[in-house]
Amino acid sequence: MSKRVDAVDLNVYYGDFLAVEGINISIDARAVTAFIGPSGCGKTTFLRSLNRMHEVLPGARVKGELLLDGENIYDPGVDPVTVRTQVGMVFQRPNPFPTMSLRENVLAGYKLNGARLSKSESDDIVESALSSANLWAEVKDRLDKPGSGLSGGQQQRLCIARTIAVKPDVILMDEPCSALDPISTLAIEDLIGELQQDYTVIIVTHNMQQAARVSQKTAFFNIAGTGKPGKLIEYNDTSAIFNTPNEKSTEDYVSGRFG
Ligand SMILES: Nc1ncnc2c1ncn2[C@@H]1O[C@H](COP(=O)(O)OP(=O)(O)OP(=O)(O)O)[C@@H](O)[C@H]1O
Repeated sequence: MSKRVDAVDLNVYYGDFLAVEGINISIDARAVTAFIGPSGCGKTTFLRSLNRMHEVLPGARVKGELLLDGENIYDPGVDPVTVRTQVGMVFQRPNPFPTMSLRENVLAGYKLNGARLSKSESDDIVESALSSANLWAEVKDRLDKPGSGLSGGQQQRLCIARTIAVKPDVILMDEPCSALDPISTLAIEDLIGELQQDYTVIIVTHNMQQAARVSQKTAFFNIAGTGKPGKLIEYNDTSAIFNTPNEKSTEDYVSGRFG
């Protein structure tokens, strides 16, 4: 559990369009890394390349290497479905399976992989994942009710429980709080702080305070203009990015002068 992620000369394309260019980054295990930058600079595109979700779109592809503890997830012979189990993803809008019960939602990854679990194994996984997602106490008496019956913040924690149930090494989060109220946002931020003890967490956020609150490292991406590729401009300890950035564009962005 919890692996380092290295991108080596990574380019990410939509057909002929080069959306993200020349990314070299080494992301720590057992830490939270934030991706920040203005709209369209490729944060989500790069994030989705980290678990081979990007290539699900027709014509979408990557060039370069993406290493999980030194193993290239794009090597021929690597199964993308296995990669997506090792590198889980939580999306902007909570997306529990609406007709499935809470229990079935948490176990969805196992069902997808065709795993056969005994009742006691399932019970253990459900309790452990919901506890780790700080949701167990709130839902333990309604596990057979549908996932859609929860509040937005609870639904997002259910999605996090679903992601961690399959014991990934890395958790990707694409603006996981942008659809949530401030109280639910704080609950998710607290949870991110706890997840970092066991997982590599990578979060895209537009919220500077959130990046400063939850992450140890921050990567600032930028784009030179429409139609140009996004690039990684600066990557450092979060406190350095926010207080003593090396690049003028980083300073302009974190101080709210653009973006
Ligand atoms: N499905 C797609 N097909 C073609 N181009 C796309 C697709 N999705 C995104 N792009 C383009 O790739 C570039 C990077 O987009 P991306 O969504 O990764 O940026 P972002 O930094 O995450 O933006 P935001 O902060 O607004 O979410 C943009 O030029 C965008 O228009």
